Amino acid sequence: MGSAGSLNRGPIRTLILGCMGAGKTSFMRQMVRCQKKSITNNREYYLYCVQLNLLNVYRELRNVCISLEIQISPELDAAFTEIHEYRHKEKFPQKVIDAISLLRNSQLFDFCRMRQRILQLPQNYNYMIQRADEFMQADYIPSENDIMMSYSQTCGLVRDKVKTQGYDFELLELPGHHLWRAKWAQHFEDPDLVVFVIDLSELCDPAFYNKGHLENKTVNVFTSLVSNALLAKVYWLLIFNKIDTFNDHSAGFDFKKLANHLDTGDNAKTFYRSQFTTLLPKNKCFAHMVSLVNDSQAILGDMFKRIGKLHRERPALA
Ligand SMILES: Nc1nc2c(ncn2[C@@H]2O[C@H](COP(=O)(O)OP(=O)(O)OP(=O)(O)O)[C@@H](O)[C@H]2O)c(=O)[nH]1
Ligand SMILES: [Mg+2]
Repeated sequence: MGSAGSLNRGPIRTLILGCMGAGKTSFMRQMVRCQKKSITNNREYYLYCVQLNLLNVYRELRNVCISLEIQISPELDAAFTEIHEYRHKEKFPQKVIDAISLLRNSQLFDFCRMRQRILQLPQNYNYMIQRADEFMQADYIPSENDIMMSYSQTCGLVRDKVKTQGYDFELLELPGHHLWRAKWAQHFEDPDLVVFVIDLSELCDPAFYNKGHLENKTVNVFTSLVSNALLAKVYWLLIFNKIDTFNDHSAGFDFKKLANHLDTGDNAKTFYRSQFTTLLPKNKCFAHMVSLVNDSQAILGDMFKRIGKLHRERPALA
């Protein structure tokens, strides 16, 4: 039995969906941290993943320099080649360390930023560059934050059980890759709650406009979920994520491309949120704007409490 007047409905079966890289795994990790106070007991297992994120920043930087027509000296070009051809082992050889240090200490990033404020580089590249020295040390073990800030694509179904804020959650994350999205519905195991994660920072990406690959993508994915009969009874938690990146990128961004009346980032966020919330009945939907890597556990814990309460108090559905 739950607390006075409430019903014990068993665990809250929670499906975590969203496009690739939106923050589904980050959400899972935050829930686990809420209960266990840490996201993993085996931080050393993430060494390769964190280092690969660093290598990828430098691999992509060369492409960014080329597309922005930034002059690359022969010495820096040789450093790019060194990193490009390196077959990743967890202990970086000195010549790779030297190549990364040389590129980091060059002015290439500054030159690129002078040409274009938002660079087409992997997520959280600033964080990766700032911590590069640590990542390359022989005895380095990733911190929780290093793991949270790194990206590796989820493959297959990821399940977890978490008890937090007095509620039991059974979590299932499905990957956001488009090949996987076509299979999502095969794995809808009568959920109570769908957490749909949306990357707000996409609003500041040119690919979101003028028939770019992000245009209408997330809204379309969501629209087809909402009309899926298998999800007719669920409650929805909409996580508008990466508010930190949005705030950083939105300064000076022209949101009139999104809708003619939008003159500030705040208006743009609200407008975008309404494109999702209007598709759902008001009493079945919670929307939160968060940073799943930066917000405090207090903010996130409060969010989990609210969804638990929602579940317990919802009327019994036929
Ligand atoms: N700056 C910032 N980065 C975030 C935030 N949330 C997630 N990220 C980063 O976004 C990237 C993708 O996050 P994931 O949680 O792995 O994304 P996912 O939705 O699970 O992606 P797939 O499993 O490929 O479908 C990672 O590099 C995270 O560090 C956020 O609030 N702010
Ligand atoms: Mg994932």
